[in-house]
Amino acid sequence: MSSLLHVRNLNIQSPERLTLHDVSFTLEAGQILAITGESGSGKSTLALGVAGLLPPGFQAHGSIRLEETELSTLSEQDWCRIRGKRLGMVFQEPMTALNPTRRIGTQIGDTFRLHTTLSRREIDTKTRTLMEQIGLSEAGVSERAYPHQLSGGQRQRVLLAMALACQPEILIADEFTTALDARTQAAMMTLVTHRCETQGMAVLMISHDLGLVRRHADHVLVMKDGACVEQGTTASVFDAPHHPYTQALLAMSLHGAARTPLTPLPVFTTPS
Ligand SMILES: Nc1ncnc2c1ncn2[C@@H]1O[C@H](COP(=O)(O)OP(=O)(O)OP(=O)(O)O)[C@@H](O)[C@H]1O
Repeated sequence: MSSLLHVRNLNIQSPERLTLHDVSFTLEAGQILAITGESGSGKSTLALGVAGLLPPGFQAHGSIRLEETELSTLSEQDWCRIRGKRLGMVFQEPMTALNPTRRIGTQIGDTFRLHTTLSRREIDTKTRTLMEQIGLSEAGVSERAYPHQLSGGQRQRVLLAMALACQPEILIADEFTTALDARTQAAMMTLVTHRCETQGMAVLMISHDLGLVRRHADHVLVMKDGACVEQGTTASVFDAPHHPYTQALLAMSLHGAARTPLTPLPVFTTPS
């Protein structure tokens, strides 16, 4: 396997405080790396930092390298060539991410128009294929539909289609299946894992759903208070967690599965 993404000593400063502390990890081709941790631990900030989409007033320091390209110093113009083409992204908010005034087929096609020199006919064919792959054709959804005519899960599938359109080397997926029913979630994960296996796409999967993480991730990085407390293969982190915070997180998840009341996570200090 070849290394695709190297994140080294990434620190992110929000207007108020240091939100991400010294996070480092590597993502290999074909690998699914899950970033997990409780709400507010900095998972989305990490995803936005890697995608160069931090909110105004946030500043990132450290190195984010996509193969030989250092992303942290890219101009916005260069970023636009990478996002959508080499780096696909799908986030949690399907309604705000789609343009409500444009048909979904047009919006999927826009990704090809922006990043490829395909003809109109080729774009139409590829859009139809993607609609089939994400299960929207089967569900009777037309390419001519507008976002408001789709369910939340269907809109999320459109976003996944747009993220996968140009066969990105890396998919950043932030809680993208969280609001979906189990069947739709499984269908979307099947599509993603198929791309990993057949095309070597790597995935940075942000999720607090430990069941999903265990089923699909190869590696796991556990975050607490903006820092990584533990990372390793999924088997090692789940079967023999080292950090007390990971142990507590996993124990809580098991309690959740047993439908017993949750107790608050104990406070752990982050190792310096
Ligand atoms: N736009 C913002 N302005 C200021 N602070 C922010 C902003 N977005 C996030 N934060 C802060 O950064 C910290 C990390 O938030 P982040 O959204 O990355 O956590 P998370 O682990 O993704 O949480 P969740 O699972 O709830 O989405 C939190 O303390 C949050 O309040």
